[in-house]
Amino acid sequence: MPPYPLALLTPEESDMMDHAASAVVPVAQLMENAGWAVARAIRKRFQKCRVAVVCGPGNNGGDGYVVARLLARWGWSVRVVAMGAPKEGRPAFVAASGWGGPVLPFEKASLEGIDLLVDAVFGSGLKRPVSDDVAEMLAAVPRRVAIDMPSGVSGETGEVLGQAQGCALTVTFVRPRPGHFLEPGRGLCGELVCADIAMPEQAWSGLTPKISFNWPGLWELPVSGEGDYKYRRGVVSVCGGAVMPGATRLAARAARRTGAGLVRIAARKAAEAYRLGDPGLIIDDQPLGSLLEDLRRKVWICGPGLTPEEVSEVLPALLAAKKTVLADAGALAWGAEDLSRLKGVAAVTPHIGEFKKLFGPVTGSRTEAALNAARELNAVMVMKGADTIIAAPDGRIAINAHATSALATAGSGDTLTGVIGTLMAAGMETWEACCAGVWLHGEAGIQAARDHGGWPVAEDLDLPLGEARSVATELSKADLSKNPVAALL
Ligand SMILES: NC(=O)C1=CN([C@@H]2O[C@H](COP(=O)(O)OP(=O)(O)OC[C@H]3O[C@@H](n4cnc5c(N)ncnc54)[C@H](OP(=O)(O)O)[C@@H]3O)[C@@H](O)[C@H]2O)[C@@H](O)CC1
Ligand SMILES: Nc1ncnc2c1ncn2[C@@H]1O[C@H](COP(=O)(O)OP(=O)(O)O)[C@@H](O)[C@H]1O
Ligand SMILES: [K+]
Repeated sequence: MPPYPLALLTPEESDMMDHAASAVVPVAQLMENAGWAVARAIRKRFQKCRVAVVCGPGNNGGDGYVVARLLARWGWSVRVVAMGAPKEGRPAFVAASGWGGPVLPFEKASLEGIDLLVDAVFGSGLKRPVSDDVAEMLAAVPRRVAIDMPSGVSGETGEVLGQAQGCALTVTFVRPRPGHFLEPGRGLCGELVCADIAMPEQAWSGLTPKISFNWPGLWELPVSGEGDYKYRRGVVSVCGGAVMPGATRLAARAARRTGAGLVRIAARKAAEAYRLGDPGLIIDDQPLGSLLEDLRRKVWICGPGLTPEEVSEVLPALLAAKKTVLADAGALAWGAEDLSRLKGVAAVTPHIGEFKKLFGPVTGSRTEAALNAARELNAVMVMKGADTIIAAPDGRIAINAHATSALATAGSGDTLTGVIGTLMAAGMETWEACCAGVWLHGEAGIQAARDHGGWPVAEDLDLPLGEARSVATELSKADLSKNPVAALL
């Protein structure tokens, strides 16, 4: 098994790796391997055509010279457009010396008649904004392939620094960067290929990647066995309010479909509103205090369908009783007035709007913001969005890309809390339960979209959850040893 098969390397980690690797294998050799991987990926996807490789001054440009040489050798019409020559003695200089074809100046006229542009200007380690002339050059040819990262996208954060042009294909190396999966970077990469460039094992020594790709194998779901009984599968309790019972019911439904042994809604005065619902749901109308005495009812979902006022009536009691609380929606609105109200919850699931109300504006890296917030609250943070980030106070971070925009429908977040709550109740460690829950929710969304013409509603999301769970269990047995994340893309 290669090291850290699901790692997403930050540019800093990638630099450390290159440095360690250079003691064993020349960077020029890795550059050669990288160029081969890109050229092969292009040959596999595009018809032979007129190509311009736009090369920057660093190693990204160096990879570009290798690509130019190989495509030309295979009979493609290739020119290099160079933004300054690589410095003598650098690996890119060696690669550039191997290119005997035309090198044109860095101006738009050099791109006339070109069908495909290879963007080898800057890689994923970009730290400062790219200038307009670079952006204009790249925009001049509509069909583009990026080496490592579309120039202008930060590999660390997925942000656009200055300007960036979307590509049809991005070929990166060893492991992807967070920016390949964080918006807007993700949307600019097009198809993503992660190529094996024979990075030596020694390059990993001393490295503990901070960020992971959320995928089965990062966590494992509890398997049900012959000896299962409902209390072993776990009890999920959901706080129910009087104003929006639908949201609470969606969370409860999702919990049942994900495999909770027993799901109960603590409805208090609103019990009648819930009794007409699913017959397998248990509705409690007793005062909360008596329900909290039941030690089998450890995990509580608090927030979906609750007004902040209703939350104020139940959350303090849950925390005082030392219950494991998953806080969402109304609980976050109540917590936004005073963050200390949420101290003691196990996990929170804000979308970016809720996140900002709780922790203030997000500037720069969202993974860092999520981690800092997790530490401030001492709870697992699920920062929801098209790219959901799951951060634990101990520093673990995962980025989820297994989802669909079909999930952008009201009530979809309530479903997610039911899924996560079930995995927590089944005994999974909190961060792993959150990662697994987000993945299952994404898989259910993908399946529901397929079953409902691309437009499922929240009520359609719970039905595929059982199947999603089976898919995850199968995938976690898969062999990640060959070109890990690459195999999943
Ligand atoms: N392990 C792997 O994955 C391997 C990766 N490989 C490849 O290496 C690439 C990374 O190479 P890299 O470190 O040389 O960085 P890269 O982006 O080419 O350019 C840096 C140069 O650009 C300049 N510059 C920067 N920003 C700028 C701006 N906004 N505007 C203007 N200039 C700017 C910067 O100037 P400076 O900041 O020093 O002043 C410096 O001169 C990586 O993407 C991959 O393709 C393989 O070859 C081998 C194995
Ligand atoms: N474009 C998208 N791509 C993937 N997932 C999405 C997208 N938009 C929303 N989601 C997911 O859908 C869910 C929406 O949750 P939320 O905003 O809380 O909705 P609600 O409060 O209406 O239930 C989150 O899990 C989020 O990650
Ligand atoms: K690039």
